[in-house]
Amino acid sequence: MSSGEVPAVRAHQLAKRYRRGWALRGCSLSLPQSRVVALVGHNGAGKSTLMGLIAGLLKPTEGAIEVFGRRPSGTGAPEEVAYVAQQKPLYPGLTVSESLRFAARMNTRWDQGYAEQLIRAAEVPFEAKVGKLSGGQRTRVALVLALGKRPGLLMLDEPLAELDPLAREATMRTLQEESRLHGIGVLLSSHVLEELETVCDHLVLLGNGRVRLDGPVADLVAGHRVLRGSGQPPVASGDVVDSVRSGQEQVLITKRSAPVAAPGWREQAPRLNDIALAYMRNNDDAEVAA
Ligand SMILES: Nc1ncnc2c1ncn2[C@@H]1O[C@H](COP(=O)(O)OP(=O)(O)OP(=O)(O)O)[C@@H](O)[C@H]1O
Repeated sequence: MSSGEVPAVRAHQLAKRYRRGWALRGCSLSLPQSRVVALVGHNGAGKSTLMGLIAGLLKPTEGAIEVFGRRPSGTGAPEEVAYVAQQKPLYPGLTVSESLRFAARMNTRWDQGYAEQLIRAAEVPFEAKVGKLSGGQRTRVALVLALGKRPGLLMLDEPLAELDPLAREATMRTLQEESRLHGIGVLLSSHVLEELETVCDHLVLLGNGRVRLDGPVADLVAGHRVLRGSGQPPVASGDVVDSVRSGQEQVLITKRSAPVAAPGWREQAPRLNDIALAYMRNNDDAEVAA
């Protein structure tokens, strides 16, 4: 993020409590504009709650949140934010064409030509009733309705779950191109970590309602190492994020950028997947920022 640029999202000590308890606590983060941000964490970690707060559909119990420098109203998404929730908000009785026309009436930023182009690319029939489409086709339509708004920030809550592998690849490519060509920010929650790795510039990892990791992917990868070996680990225990056995060896994910070069231990750069899994397995309350 260039200095002086307003972040797409800035949260300070954000917290949300439902009747049964806290879903988010002490959540402070800053998401850059025009980047693809992965939002990951175990089931119930608070991802959908964070998206609901950003979209202005939920009100914070504590703390503050700003989206493009303004507080969400609490009555609906700001115009520059498009949000595709897990339960895709579509009208089953409308055809695909009618859904596009309805979206055009509701959004001043709507781009009909672009929306039609995306529907054709997804090979979804314009005259089909939305309620008769397959789950994956409905996902494609929901994505088009969001992208057609030409949003500044597009939030997608587990958009890949119902898509076949080809549709997943096409969707990820569209999101990446949108971000690169039109400067839109994308916040994408998913449990499919391998797929996020190829498209995301920035990672936010939630655990038990807290921010465990928040930073550019390149910094997170550069700030961790994978060590494989046996015997006494050659790093301070406080630097070990996670340790698992693999056959005769121990595999450590460590918070280190410098090489260790210890006899009996090999090391390699981690993949984003390794880092995210390590923090998810070792789910204590400490907050770590890149
Ligand atoms: N409307 C609600 N009322 C009460 N509790 C809720 C509500 N929505 C979420 N919660 C609780 O808040 C916590 C966080 O839920 P949230 O849906 O934000 O997690 P998530 O990370 O999106 O999970 P998943 O990966 O399973 O979709 C969970 O304990 C959940 O049970």
